[in-house]
Amino acid sequence: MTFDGTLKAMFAIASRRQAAALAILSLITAASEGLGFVLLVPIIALFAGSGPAMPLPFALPDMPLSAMLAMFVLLVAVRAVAEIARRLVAQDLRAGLVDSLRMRAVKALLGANWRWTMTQRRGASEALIITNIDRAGYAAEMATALVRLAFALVALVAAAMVVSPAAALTGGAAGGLVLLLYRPLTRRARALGNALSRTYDSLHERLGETLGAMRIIKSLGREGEAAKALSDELRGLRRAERGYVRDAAIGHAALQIGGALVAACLAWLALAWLGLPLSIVLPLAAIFVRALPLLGEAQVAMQGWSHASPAIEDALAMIERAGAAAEPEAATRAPRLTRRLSFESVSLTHRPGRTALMEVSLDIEAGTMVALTGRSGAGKSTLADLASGLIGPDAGAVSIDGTRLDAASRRAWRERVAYVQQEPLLFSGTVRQNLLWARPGADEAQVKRALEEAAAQFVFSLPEGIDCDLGEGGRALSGGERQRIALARALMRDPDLIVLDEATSAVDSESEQAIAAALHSMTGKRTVLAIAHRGLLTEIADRVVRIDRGRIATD
Ligand SMILES: Nc1ncnc2c1ncn2[C@@H]1O[C@H](COP(=O)(O)OP(=O)(O)OP(=O)(O)O)[C@@H](O)[C@H]1O
Repeated sequence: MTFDGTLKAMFAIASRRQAAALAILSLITAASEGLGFVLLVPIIALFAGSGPAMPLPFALPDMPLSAMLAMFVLLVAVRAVAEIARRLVAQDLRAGLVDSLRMRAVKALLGANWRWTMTQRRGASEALIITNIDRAGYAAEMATALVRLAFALVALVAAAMVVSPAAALTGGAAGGLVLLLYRPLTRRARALGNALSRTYDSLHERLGETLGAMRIIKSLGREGEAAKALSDELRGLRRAERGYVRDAAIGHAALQIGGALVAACLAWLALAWLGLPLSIVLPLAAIFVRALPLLGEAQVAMQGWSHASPAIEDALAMIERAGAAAEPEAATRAPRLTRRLSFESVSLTHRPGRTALMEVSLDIEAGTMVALTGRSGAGKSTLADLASGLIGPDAGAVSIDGTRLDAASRRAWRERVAYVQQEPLLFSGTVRQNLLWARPGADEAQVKRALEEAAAQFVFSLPEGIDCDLGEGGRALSGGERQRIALARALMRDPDLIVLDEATSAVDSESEQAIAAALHSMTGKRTVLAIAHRGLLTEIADRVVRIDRGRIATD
């Protein structure tokens, strides 16, 4: 995306009202300042006791000094008040942009189809949503600063034009030249900004991996290596940041030297060549002294924008990619499973050249329990994902009671499916909060019924019963207890189909028995599809289906 393109995209996301208010307030602050400088001419002329020697393009107001001074103070006050409002609007615009980008990114990720989601790197998504979008906020701040500075500089040049067109044109041209000379630096800042985005991605990825693998790291004694890997990432980050600071410092120094040169030329032009009187030279000098730091700020803002705006482009690109993979709206009515769930010659390939499922045909009677077995990589999870409507097949169809699922009905079907994975995922909070998360607004009786159905009655004897706080991720409980609460949460939706992905493979035998008994008692009421290599679930299942290299094994 080009500089203008990104700027336009940013203001397109920002509220129009805020962008217009920002422009108007920037104009007011700039114009009041410019007018203040012009007013200095008659004021200084009055002090000097004579009018300016050069004709001015405006008639000097015939006002007493007190009125002119009062007008000067009024202009400063208008500027000060407008500046307060401008800052607040700029802050709102920045916050609005960050929140809007973040929510668009989160919604786009949540709305994307599962197959696309599986191909995404978590670290990159995290880095984008947390860090890069904050950088987008900084870019917005720099852009609003650029708007303010552009207005202010134009107003100063306009004021200088009124005071002395020749000097203003020379000064303006010199200022423009200085900004032009900055272009290589802003291009470099942009490249550094892109590099910084990549570095944040990999830092997040590395950090996520390290925190998730603490147990393994400790047990293998790899703490030193894990710390070193992170430290290498940090070094890369600091290198990218340092490059930016170095360029900014060089830019600043160049501006100071360039400014001194321009000042010397202007002084020579005004005094030796044009022979301007003090009432002209002093306001011009004041304008110049004011313009120089503004140019400095413009340089910092340009560089900051170039450096941070790739974050906006990254965010917009990701939102677009996720948007292209968006699922359609769910069908208004979810299909009900009362007779059978069927796979009709279903094929699916995740990666070219490796077919996960090949023309699989299978009927699962409603109200029965089917155990899926097979070697690792055989295609069990893929079949379970198809059954739960998370993904659709490349060929063939999945149907519920004879009705084929399409993209819209698949999404609606998910409302009737509960999924329990191997590692129970509980949220911080109480048992009740965890269960209500699946079905907000459910009453106490429903919560208790789900806990009973999932053989999680042990909850009732916890110190505060269903209001017992589970701590982070339910750490206070054993794996088997956590799994039974996870099953109860799944049952809160009163599902037609329960999919268990090796849900009992890591729990103690008491919990396994309790869960198996719970599932068994659902016979006739709910359909259960359980991925299980061995153990009780395969024993109590009405039917065991073995998958072998993407096909149903016939033994
Ligand atoms: N997101 C994915 N991207 C690429 N390939 C995938 C993806 N998910 C699964 N596969 C591949 O599809 C095949 C079937 O995988 P699947 O996870 O369904 O097998 P599984 O029987 O559930 O294995 P496991 O018991 O190890 O979980 C495997 O070859 C696997 O590598």
